[in-house]
Amino acid sequence: MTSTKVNVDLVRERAKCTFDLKELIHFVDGGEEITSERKAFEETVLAIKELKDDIPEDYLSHKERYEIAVRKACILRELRLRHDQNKPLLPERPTYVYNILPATIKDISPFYLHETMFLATIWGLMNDEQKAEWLSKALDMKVIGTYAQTELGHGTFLRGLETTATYDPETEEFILNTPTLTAYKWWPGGLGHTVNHCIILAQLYTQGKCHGIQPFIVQIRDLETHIPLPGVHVGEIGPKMGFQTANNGFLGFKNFRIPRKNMLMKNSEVKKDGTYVSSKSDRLTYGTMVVVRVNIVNDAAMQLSAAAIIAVRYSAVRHQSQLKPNEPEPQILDYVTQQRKLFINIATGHAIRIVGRWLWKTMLGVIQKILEGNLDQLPELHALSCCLKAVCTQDCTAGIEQCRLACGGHGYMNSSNLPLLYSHTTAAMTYEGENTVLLLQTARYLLKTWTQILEGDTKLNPTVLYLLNFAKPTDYRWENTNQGIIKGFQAVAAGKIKTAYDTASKHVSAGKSQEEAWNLASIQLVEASEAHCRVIICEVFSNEIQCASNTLSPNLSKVLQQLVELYLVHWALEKKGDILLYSTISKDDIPALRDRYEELLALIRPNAVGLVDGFDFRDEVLNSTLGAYDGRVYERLMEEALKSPLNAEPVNSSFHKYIKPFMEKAKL
Ligand SMILES: CCCCCCCCCC/C=C\CCCC(=O)SCCNC(=O)CCNC(=O)[C@H](O)C(C)(C)COP(=O)(O)OP(=O)(O)OC[C@H]1O[C@@H](n2cnc3c(N)ncnc32)[C@H](O)[C@@H]1OP(=O)(O)O
Ligand SMILES: Cc1cc2nc3c(=O)[nH]c(=O)nc-3n(C[C@H](O)[C@H](O)[C@H](O)COP(=O)(O)OP(=O)(O)OC[C@H]3O[C@@H](n4cnc5c(N)ncnc54)[C@H](O)[C@@H]3O)c2cc1C
Repeated sequence: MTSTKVNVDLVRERAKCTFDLKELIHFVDGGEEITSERKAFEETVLAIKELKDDIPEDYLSHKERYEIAVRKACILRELRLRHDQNKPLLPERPTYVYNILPATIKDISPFYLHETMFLATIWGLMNDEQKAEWLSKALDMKVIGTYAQTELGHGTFLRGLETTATYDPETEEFILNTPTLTAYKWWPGGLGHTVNHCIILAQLYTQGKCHGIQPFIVQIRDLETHIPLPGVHVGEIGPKMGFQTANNGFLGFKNFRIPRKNMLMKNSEVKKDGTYVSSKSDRLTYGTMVVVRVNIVNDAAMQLSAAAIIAVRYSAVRHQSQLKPNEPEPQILDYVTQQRKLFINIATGHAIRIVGRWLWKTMLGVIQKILEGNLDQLPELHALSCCLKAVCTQDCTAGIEQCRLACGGHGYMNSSNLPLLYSHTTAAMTYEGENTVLLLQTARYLLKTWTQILEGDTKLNPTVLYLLNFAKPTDYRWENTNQGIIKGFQAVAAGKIKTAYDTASKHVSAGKSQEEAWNLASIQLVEASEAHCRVIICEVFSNEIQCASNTLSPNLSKVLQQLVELYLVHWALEKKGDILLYSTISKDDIPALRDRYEELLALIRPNAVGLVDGFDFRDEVLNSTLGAYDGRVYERLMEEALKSPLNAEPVNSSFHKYIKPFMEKAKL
């Protein structure tokens, strides 16, 4: 059954491609050198036979899956230690090494929280002395940790966390307690059975006063035996929609003592006598979350790109129905409705990757300033990371589902890998700040900016500067061009911010408190935040492709420009109600937008397969029966079906045990 031949449709599609594939791959990776480095890393990892599976995970038990994931995570960690030597913890650009996880562990690594939030918190929130004690131990896995913030009763509202850390000056220790069931830490990745240390976020009490939440590093298991230490109640929270191997756990403390020096003291401090010295800003405690939100934007782009590859290749191979009478069944990729489902996801994969890298670079700049003692840009970064994390995970989740639907019944198979991809991005809509809550954070910043504008202050941060153009009546006219559409989105964002502001003010004038007025206006606030975020994505995507065009070949540049335009026109049509309401477009301009959208689908069609090949995911990374490079879709589906343990015997014992007696009873 196995054949190395590539499906003829895919061969034909690839021959039609108008640009140089290698050039696109280098562009996606960020340069030829990075492509070579990535490929070499993939080669090394995928040559390790211990990372390969005999049986698909789906047929294993929860426990077996976890144990295999831990085994593989150890191999991968060792490789990374070698690979990442001398590399900064926060590299110049988001790292590609996690891309290999879908080819090895498949689901989430039980060490994921160690490698991300645990390390990042040590790096960001420990003072130099503490870092000297912990950082290399954590990097070398002499201690394994997680980030334990969320509790059973509180995830979003951090001020409401219940775990307490009470300072005892007699012994110079903090006493950790979980006062109620709802105070149990709940969700941290790796917490169940993997880690021996945690960063715990707890309410700090000293000299009889509460000083809000602070981070502590806490050992919870014996380093030799791995047995939970006395006073620690720890375990796993059970199966979820995805993340089966992440080992998310629960944790409670009973009068558990840790030394004073285990409070992370880069910003705030507790002196030996219990005196509390507060930090320059309470918000610095939340720093790790900003870094992770930025990283999530990049993860989401990777996951949507994988889904787009799978669905586009499958659509080139799959033939169904008839376009013209008496002609063979066409490739489903030729149906314009199918192109509508797919091409926007190719464009979105590029848009979000590009905006993710821009955001990463912006973040590094802000961190540098913070290290120099300047926190001025933190609110803007917080606002950006909140709305981009929310909108990008929302778009990617919707896009992956659209890709699944585009694959018809076969998209519903686990072996297509689309369900797993979906389970990852939909989780990201909740973790690291639930999306609605994060959009409301950005809305806070936008309303403050609007107030600033109304007070005549024109010194705005760069990403909200555009609002000045719409604060007063302007003479701008709608144009059916990229810049015209972006201006239209700016008008929508400004209009929505103004409307939300006016609504909240109206409620305050009617006697409501600020907080009540906020809640009453919150639907509009969320929409204003999303509209602002769309402006950022459109602007960054368009500008970055424009800049890159100076160095790219005309052929590639042309195709990427088509993707930018498709993205803009798609969203203009999706949001035409808003654009009609807030910009100067008239309903007579809409048909031209629709015509252009259809033209763009036709222009992109010949390059569709080339474009997804350009994301350059290896088959092992895609891990999909429908998306492999050779397009042997039906052969792979059958090969996978035959792996079902139920197919190992022609008659299952349940027939003799239940069905046969049941049938015989029915005969009587
Ligand atoms: C192919 C690739 C495969 C890759 C696979 C990837 C796999 C990924 C696996 C990863 C898995 C999981 C990781 C997830 C880990 C977690 O979820 S950790 C827990 C995260 N928890 C949260 O995010 C909690 C959300 N809540 C909050 O952040 C805050 O409490 C909230 C933002 C809601 C604000 O709370 P409030 O009480 O309303 O406000 P205050 O706290 O008082 O804030 C006052 C001001 O501070 C500003 N603020 C808030 N947060 C920040 C911040 N982080 N930075 C800067 N500023 C901040 C806030 O806006 C207020 O400002 P203002 O007063 O308006 O000026
Ligand atoms: C897969 C996964 C992995 C995770 N890993 C970790 C981890 O490693 N470490 C860790 O500490 N945590 C982790 N978490 C927890 C995660 O960070 C929280 O679940 C998340 O922050 C949301 O909090 P919550 O569950 O309390 O939701 P809630 O806040 O209870 O949200 C429920 C609903 O209430 C709404 N809501 C809440 N507050 C407001 C508001 N102010 N305004 C309007 N609406 C509101 C929300 O929009 C949502 O619709 C993980 C979660 C998941 C799903």
